[in-house]
Amino acid sequence: MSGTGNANVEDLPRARRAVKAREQAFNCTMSRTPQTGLNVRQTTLQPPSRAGAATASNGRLTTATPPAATNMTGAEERLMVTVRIRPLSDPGEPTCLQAQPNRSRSLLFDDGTRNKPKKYNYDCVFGEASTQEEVYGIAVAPLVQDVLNGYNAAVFAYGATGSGKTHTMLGPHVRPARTNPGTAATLTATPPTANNGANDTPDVPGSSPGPSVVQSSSGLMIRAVADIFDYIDQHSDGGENFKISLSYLEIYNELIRDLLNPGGPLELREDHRGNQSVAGLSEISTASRAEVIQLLLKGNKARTVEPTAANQTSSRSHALLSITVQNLTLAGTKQGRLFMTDLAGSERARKTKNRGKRLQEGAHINRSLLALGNCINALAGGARYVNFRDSKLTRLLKEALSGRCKTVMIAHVAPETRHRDETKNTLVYADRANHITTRLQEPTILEVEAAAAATRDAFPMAHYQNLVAELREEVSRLKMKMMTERPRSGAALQRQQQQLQEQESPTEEQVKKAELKFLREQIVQTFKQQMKLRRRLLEADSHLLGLELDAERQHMVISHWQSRQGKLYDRLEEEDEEGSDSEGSSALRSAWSELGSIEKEVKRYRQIRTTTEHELEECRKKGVALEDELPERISSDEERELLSLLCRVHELEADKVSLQAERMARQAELRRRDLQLLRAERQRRLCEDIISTQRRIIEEGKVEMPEDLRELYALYQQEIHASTYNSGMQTAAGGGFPRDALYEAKLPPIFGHERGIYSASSSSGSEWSAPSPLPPVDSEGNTVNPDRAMGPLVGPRLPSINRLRTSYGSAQSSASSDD
Ligand SMILES: Nc1ncnc2c1ncn2[C@@H]1O[C@H](COP(=O)(O)OP(=O)(O)OP(=O)(O)O)[C@@H](O)[C@H]1O
Repeated sequence: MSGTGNANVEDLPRARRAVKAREQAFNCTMSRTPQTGLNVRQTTLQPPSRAGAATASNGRLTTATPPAATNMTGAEERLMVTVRIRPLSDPGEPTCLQAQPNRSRSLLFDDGTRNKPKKYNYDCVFGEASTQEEVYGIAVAPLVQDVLNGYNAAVFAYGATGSGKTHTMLGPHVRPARTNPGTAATLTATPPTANNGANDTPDVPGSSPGPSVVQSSSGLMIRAVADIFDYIDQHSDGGENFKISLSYLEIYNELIRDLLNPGGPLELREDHRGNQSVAGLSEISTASRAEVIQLLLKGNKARTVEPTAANQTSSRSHALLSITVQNLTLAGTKQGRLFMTDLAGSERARKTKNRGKRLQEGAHINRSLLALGNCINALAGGARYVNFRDSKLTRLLKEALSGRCKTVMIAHVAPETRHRDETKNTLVYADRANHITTRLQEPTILEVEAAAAATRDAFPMAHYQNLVAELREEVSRLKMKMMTERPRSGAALQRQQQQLQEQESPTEEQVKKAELKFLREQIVQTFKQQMKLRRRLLEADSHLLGLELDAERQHMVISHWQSRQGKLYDRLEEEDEEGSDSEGSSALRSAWSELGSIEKEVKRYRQIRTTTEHELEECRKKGVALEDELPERISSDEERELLSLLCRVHELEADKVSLQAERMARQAELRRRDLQLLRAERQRRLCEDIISTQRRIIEEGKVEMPEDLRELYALYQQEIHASTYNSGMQTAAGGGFPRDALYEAKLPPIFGHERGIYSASSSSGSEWSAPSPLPPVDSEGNTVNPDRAMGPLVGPRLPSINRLRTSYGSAQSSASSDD
């Protein structure tokens, strides 16, 4: 599986040295640079890795010539982590963050359990008085310059719900307004209040980057776009030819939606090199600054926003904006990409008081953020394997986090004491992220031809998507017309007049007819009621299934998280419950409490299901009684015909519902199997790690290999042979997997060991090139004495191996007694 971060175990000391050196360099920069207070025109604070990359003045790029990119390539780069503190919503409220000068490098956090507050260090801390311009100038402007130089860069806003992420990324004047469930959000102009932009510098003529699109309160996304266009305006005459395109998507409930061309969910694909791409996502090219801003606004409008108890306009999705800049030169096309991500806020079910759909959204949001936390922890700890696969968010951010990008994280915190837990979580996350080091890749240079082809390919996709959307609109408009504007024919009018006359002096036959009509209407109504209840049942079932799967996934993510902290998978102990200071324990507490909320929701829906079933049974009985009355009331063939048609319609409706139910059950089953596979895969990897480690201990400690363990290794080796052999057969038969899938399907050698004497390929025909220290097989197929391969048998026996043998023995005997 692909996706290992650059900071692997071997690199770690080097990475740490690099971090240290970088920190020293940073301190030098800091000491040379006088603090400028709130004077944003003098924004000189630069993280060392970006010193010289761009000079941010007034929040704008002022570099006339892009700096040489060579000194950046291949260099170790620390993920830049900044923290922004949102202003107090009520100035009188107690706060858990102690005031520090704006744009300092540390903050003091009172977690409520210690005598003195804890100090956290970051690349930059933006205080409550910070402006959008400052944040842009320090955190994003240098990245924009890198993108123009052909690098990829990413900035993501992280933090709890209501901590100010959307404010930073979009700004207050483009906030989506609250929506009713199921309707699209609309953008409203939010007048600046004490809490939304009052701290920003007022607009000064000529000070805003780009004509009229950027205001003092504008968010980072608009500022970045304006800056890119400014640069292009300045450089297009000098023989450079730029092309800009953008895509904008959201991940809502683990489904990807195109925000520039909203429609059904899109598929996330991975190529054989582990690169992620979203199939069918529109990539819109434009040469106009105004058009880009319009597209951005359109995308924000389409974003899923709902009010929660914690935030009136809470973003319920993660939004990812990607701006691609291609610089077409004679040598080829230099391509840089800027990813800007506004993450949905982590939240606590108890605080947000969410239920039903909101609760499920919250669970998805928290799970993906927990998965992101797992990746950050793994990367920061220099893990060899980083699991980006737990959520779509981490798959999409893989590039940003694993080193192919210059990345800036802007962690957002709320200063109020009532948000202490969330603030602590964010600070700990950010602190971990501070340790991630990555290695930059060469700038992307595309061939001129390839770039042209990409442009050609991109066009029809967007074109057809628009066409389909327009056609759909047309069809629904026509349907509405048919229902509301169908003209009455002359014959229908005549019949209506006749009925009116007859009502004045009804005959016996007419009375019967009226009764039958009444009966029929009652049957239809009962049927409709039945269908409504059936649908409710179906929805309850579907919701229950979703919740159960959510719970299962939640268990998985928590177990992964806990295992990284060396804890057994279990609910938190009593002493962990309150006031525990262990790193990440409050994240775990909230994950567990969310799981509790999901379980409560499951109970509630089970109750709804039981009640609905009961109502359905009653309704069904009523329907049967009404239908029993029918035969004696039917007097003509015409009525019989009508009723049989009615029955047919009912049957078809019922079939439809049962088909829907069947499909739903199948989908759920597939999802469940996916989960099981994921879990099995994770267990398999763990087992392999355990085996490799034990093997290494045995070899390095020169411990005598116990007989039964040797047999187990031999079995394992055979398993490798068998899977290699089977995969080979499949390929030979022509119906097998593609080459890379085949490679993935094979079991790895027990231990990829440099000084190994035997190579798996020589002993087994396996294509593993890493030498294996396994008991080798000689040319006749007999096992060679493995002690020779492992060196002389000396040294103490490791107790852990003996324990392993004992536990294996007891497991075997209990397994055989089970048999
Ligand atoms: N730096 C700031 N200056 C002024 N007001 C701010 C600032 N940051 C946030 N706010 C205000 O705080 C409120 C919450 O901010 P916002 O909606 O951006 O939070 P969020 O983190 O995006 O929340 P969610 O995750 O729920 O979407 C808004 O009213 C916003 O205007």
